[in-house]
Amino acid sequence: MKNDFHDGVNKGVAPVTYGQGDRPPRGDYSRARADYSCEQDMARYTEADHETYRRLYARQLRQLPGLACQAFIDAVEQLGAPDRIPRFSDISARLSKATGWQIVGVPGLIPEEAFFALLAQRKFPVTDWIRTPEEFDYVVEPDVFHDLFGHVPLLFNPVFADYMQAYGAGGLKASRLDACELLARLYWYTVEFGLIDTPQGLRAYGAGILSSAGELRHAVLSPEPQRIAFDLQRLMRTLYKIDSYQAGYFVIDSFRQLFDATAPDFTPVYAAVRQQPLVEAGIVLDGERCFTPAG
Ligand SMILES: C[C@H](O)[C@H](O)[C@H]1CNc2nc(N)[nH]c(=O)c2N1
Ligand SMILES: N[C@@H](Cc1ccccc1)C(=O)O
Ligand SMILES: [Fe+2]
Repeated sequence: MKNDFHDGVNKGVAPVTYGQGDRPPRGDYSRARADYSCEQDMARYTEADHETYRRLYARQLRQLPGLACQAFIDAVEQLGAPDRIPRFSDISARLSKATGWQIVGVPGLIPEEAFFALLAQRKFPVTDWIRTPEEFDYVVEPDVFHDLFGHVPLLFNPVFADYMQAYGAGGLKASRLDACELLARLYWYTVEFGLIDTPQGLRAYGAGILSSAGELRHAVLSPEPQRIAFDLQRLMRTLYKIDSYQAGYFVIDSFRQLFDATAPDFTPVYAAVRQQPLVEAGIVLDGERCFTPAG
């Protein structure tokens, strides 16, 4: 099954070939500034675009109870009106009061260094275009719905917001240590496809799960995928596929655990990970703690 969030840039391709293989990037990068941010041009959205956003939002909102973590459910209304693509500056006005973050428009996927640099400044890059009605169930690259609905609500959570900034700062360090691929896996298995264990059972916090119609049920309820306890080094050597539902997920017990696990200097972590074999997604190694799907 295809997930509806596919981030070709995880293959570390150069900005000019973002997306699938050598497909040109979809956005209009000519309007981007040096830091890859661009103004959100509200006039460019058609009524069909607003209708697509309204339909995607309504479908996901209905699914959240029992599947999305409570911090996400509590914050999703901060996106504003559910029936039109919101103005990024309106959300930033609320977000900056909550955690000092703001969202900035970008034409689409941007190079890793630029991405890390924006996160380190508490600026979250939000793609400014939306998928076509034909792509309602699956879009190759992250669009405004994935970035807003998937990523922005948890930026209102102070601990998760601190983790996201630390991730950006860490990414800049990782770039200098040629460890971007290891950090990409950390992003993938936490920010994009992370699960959290709660007294009520497993819940989703990853944006790629929360913005996906099908993967939200798959990740939390299906008996198919493996779900193992968060382990930083194990996660950094676990491969992933970027255009299908995940075969394996990692489970944290709190955002605090995630922040604390990434506080130490990663230099020895990168060295240790590089000495261990890569693992296919969905494999459980001896002694690893597995989680059962939510009831
Ligand atoms: C850092 C990580 O590897 C990841 O692929 C980055 C790269 N560039 C990006 N660019 C945008 N606009 N949005 C993203 O989520 C990402 N992800
Ligand atoms: N603390 C890590 C960087 C990092 C922080 C948070 C998330 C990811 C990476 C280091 O110093 O290398
Ligand atoms: Fe994303």
